[in-house]
Amino acid sequence: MSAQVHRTAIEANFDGLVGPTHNYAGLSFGNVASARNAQKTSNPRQAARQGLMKMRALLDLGLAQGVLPPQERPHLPTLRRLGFTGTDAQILSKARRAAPELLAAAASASAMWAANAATVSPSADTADGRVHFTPANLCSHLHRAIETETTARVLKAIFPDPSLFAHHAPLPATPALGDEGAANHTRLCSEYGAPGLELFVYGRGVFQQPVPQRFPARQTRQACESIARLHELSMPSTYFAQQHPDAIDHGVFHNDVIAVGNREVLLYHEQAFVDAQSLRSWICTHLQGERRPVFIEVAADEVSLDEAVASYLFNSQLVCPPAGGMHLIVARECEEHPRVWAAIQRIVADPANPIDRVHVFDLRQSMNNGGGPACLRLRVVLTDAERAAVNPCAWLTPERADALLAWIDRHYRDRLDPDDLADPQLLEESRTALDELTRLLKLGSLYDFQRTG
Ligand SMILES: N=C(N)NCCC[C@H](NC(=O)CCC(=O)O)C(=O)O
Repeated sequence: MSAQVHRTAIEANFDGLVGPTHNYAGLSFGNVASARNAQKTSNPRQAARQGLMKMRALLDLGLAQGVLPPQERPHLPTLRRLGFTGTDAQILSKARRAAPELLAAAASASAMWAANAATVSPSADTADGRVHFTPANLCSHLHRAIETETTARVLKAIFPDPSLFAHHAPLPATPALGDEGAANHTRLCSEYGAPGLELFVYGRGVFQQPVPQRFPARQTRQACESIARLHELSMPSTYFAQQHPDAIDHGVFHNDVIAVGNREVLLYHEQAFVDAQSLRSWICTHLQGERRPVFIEVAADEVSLDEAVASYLFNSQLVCPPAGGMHLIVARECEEHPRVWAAIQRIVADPANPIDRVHVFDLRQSMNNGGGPACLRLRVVLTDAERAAVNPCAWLTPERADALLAWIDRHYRDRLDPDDLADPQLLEESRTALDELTRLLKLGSLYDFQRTG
């Protein structure tokens, strides 16, 4: 790769469009928002609108913004695979009676949290000069594990050219290789297009101590190391850090709930990592290029772990709009927690870091399931040539955003209770909506229900 190509790389965000079955089923043990809001009434229309508003705002900032389609839910092939038989309506009704938790898993709109879709390594970091993708196996939860196959299909459709994009199979779906994708992966660099440092964060290793006591650690060190090998990363530029078990026990089920990196900046909580000092020294020694690393460590007495989890301060996005500066994209909950808001004001005012603006978004519907601004997006660094090779159907444009908004309003319900998941009418509505979406975004026959007739 030439230096010129490196200079022109951008970081694009691909956000998951919230699906029509967005609901609160309390499926994620260790995710305190999911548990707290279990069985409450959701508003899928508002959820999808809120996510789209964020995408639209980032587009308006001049950033490259993509959109990942929702998955087909309730997923009847999963229920059939679990032994439920009959017509679609019979399957839904039998699942509701015999195993409502399986129905809820098959109906979750969790693919919206695109940060868990895959781990992505930019071409500047990989030995073969291609962008590498490994879809996450998400094997810690059934409702998330069933996303992987379609996610892999979607990513291949969006990034099709094999001379530019390498797609790996998900890691074997077994606890020893639990992988939750980019939510546990951060890249630091001087320029997006220059070789960067890839930082993988795991919650447990097979022989690693200490481990969380209360909540599960979803990502393993072995999974991180396998992905680094698959992506042909240079080992001197790759680091594996252990997430602090106390953080996991406070509800930090992914590292992106307690740390966010962008370009040369690492914003993190004091209790994010087992050994932040070693990580910092390693970054200082290894980051190449003109920019020096900028660490913004937020102390526990400024923002506690509980406040971090309640506000999702560290699940903010850090973005570099083309007009300059670095902006922090935060959830409204940050504004509602005075100490968190004060910390943000301090960070934005501090000339020692490049963050100069904050944008607040209402993402309450997703937040109530533990998904903040950064959960909703998958970052992909792209050179000009790679960007030109992306399937145009994936890019958001102002016209497409308008069309999607109208599509949401046409098809989505404004209230949904977990009991409604067995309603055959909901299945029908979702299929009608997704069928229309594939035409609107020119996606072809993406969904199982379109393929099997
Ligand atoms: N941090 C990132 N990157 N993503 C957030 C994912 C939230 C998701 N919540 C859920 O799956 C809750 C679904 C429910 O309970 O209905 C999860 O726990 O995996």
